[in-house]
Amino acid sequence: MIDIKKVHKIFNQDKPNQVNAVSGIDLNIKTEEFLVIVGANGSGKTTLLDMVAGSVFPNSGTISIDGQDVTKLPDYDRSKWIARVFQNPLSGTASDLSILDNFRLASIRTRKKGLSIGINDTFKNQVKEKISTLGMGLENKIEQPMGTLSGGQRQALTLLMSVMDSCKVLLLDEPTAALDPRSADIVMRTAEELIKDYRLTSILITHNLKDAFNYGNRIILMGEGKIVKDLDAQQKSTLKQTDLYDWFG
Ligand SMILES: Nc1ncnc2c1ncn2[C@@H]1O[C@H](COP(=O)(O)OP(=O)(O)OP(=O)(O)O)[C@@H](O)[C@H]1O
Repeated sequence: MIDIKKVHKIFNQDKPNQVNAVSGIDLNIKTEEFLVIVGANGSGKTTLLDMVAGSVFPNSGTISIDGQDVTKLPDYDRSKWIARVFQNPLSGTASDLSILDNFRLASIRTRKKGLSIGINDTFKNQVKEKISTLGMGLENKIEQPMGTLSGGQRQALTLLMSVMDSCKVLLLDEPTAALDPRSADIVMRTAEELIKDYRLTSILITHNLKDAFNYGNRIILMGEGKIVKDLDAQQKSTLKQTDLYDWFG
């Protein structure tokens, strides 16, 4: 599904502050795989995700999605496949718009310009029904501006919105880092359910080793721009949470 071959990313090449952020990564992520990436600060996790998303281009190597070479395709041209949730809950939604308007925008994200989608009752009811699955009571607040909600509520809604269109890949870049434990739990459980329901191929970057242990069916450890460990579903299922702590010494 996502095929990364011999990918390198060098920032500030040939300058005194050159950084080899990703150094020759080969990674094949299968359809419906839920890959968890862990690693110390600066090990290249976000750079790798940025290259999958198309917001950063590799210096060399290739990336293909669904058999199509997307190495030089910018992020907006990959949005038909890829949805991304960031660490900052404010980055996924528009504060001044209502919940309903945010969902409307999300639903037309990958459609052609000029196609107008009205907020009719059918759409409104669909949105309410989806939101009610979060169990946060937000289905009764859909006319409220997004800016009035908590970080956890916004992040859960961002996740729901990200699967409103026909995306196949969900990228989660420390989606719970800014949240309290209870909200973080709701967001991660929501993510897992959506990944299963929509049969998404997913990548989660996290520093939370409990989440790394509980979620996903494959885990890699990155160190200095390389993959240091790679455990498949079977190996991950026999992993103990303490083993993960040992990875970080
Ligand atoms: N735009 C950039 N310009 C220069 N250097 C960068 C840039 N983006 C990342 N880097 C550097 O590349 C290296 C890898 O960074 P990256 O953000 O991918 O690591 P990470 O594993 O996601 O770290 P963290 O866990 O702290 O988020 C770091 O040394 C970082 O400083």
